[in-house]
Amino acid sequence: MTIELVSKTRCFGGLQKVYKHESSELNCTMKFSLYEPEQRADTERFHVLFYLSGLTCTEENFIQKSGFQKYANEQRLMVVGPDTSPRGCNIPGDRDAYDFGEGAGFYVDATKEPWSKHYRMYSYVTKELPTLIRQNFPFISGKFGIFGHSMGGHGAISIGLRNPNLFKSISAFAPICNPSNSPWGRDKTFKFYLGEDIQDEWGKYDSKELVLSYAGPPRKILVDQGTEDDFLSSHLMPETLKDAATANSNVDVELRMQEGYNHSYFFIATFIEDHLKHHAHILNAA
Ligand SMILES: N[C@@H](CCC(=O)N[C@@H](CSC=O)C(=O)NCC(=O)O)C(=O)O
Repeated sequence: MTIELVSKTRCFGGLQKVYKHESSELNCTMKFSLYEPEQRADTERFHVLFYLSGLTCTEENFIQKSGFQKYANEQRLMVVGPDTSPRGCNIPGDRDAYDFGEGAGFYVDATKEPWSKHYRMYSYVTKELPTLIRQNFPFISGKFGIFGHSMGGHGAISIGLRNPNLFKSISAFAPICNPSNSPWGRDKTFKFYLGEDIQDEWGKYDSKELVLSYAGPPRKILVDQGTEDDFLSSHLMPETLKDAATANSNVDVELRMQEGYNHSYFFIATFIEDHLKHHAHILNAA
């Protein structure tokens, strides 16, 4: 797989890079960001953490607004941030709303036309991107970590739980915990990308349902949620995730309700250090 460097900027000792490549899963050109900590020895290799962004984001929002680079360098973590959907595919309706189509891939593999040829973010994040990172970067062989915000928090929890052999650590900021019952999933992305087969198709991507049914090795998921988040009760519903974890001793959800914080990157920047430490702790454990 060929990747092309788009930009390279020194930041907290390491390098914040952006790459582009032709994606075979998504059938379009995709960009992703990659932060490489300062190399302290020629042979140094790093654990890799995937960050999945929310609705309307590209690969740029997180690298410009969260301030994660300082902590990634301290924790010796390489951090990869894909774009949130295929781009430039010119599917009718893919640019009409902030929460559907471009910028709203929702980390699923669409099964319905006209979306199914391009909207395959689940396979992009679980197959194509890990392969590309393994082939091109100084990665410590083993498992990845995964985290994200809002739509990306839903992606991180659902992908992390479904792929325990690929992703060892999981955390989220303000995740959409029960997308089958959130307007963003129920009335838009799940409905049109996946169709009406709610039982079989929607459940595969619903974090609350996946926590309930999870039967793999024990997981500890860190979740931060602002109390002043406008989407909290209508779209995010973190209590559903907590209740599901109470019913399954294999999944420990540490839900931290953060007083006065909203849904923005100011909230993410405030707690980003804790998330990188959470991942470094789990990825470095034997
Ligand atoms: N109505 C807003 C909604 C967009 C929004 O809040 N996007 C969030 C993620 S929401 C869930 O996935 C985001 O991360 N925005 C990017 C940012 O840099 O803040 C709108 O104005 O579009």
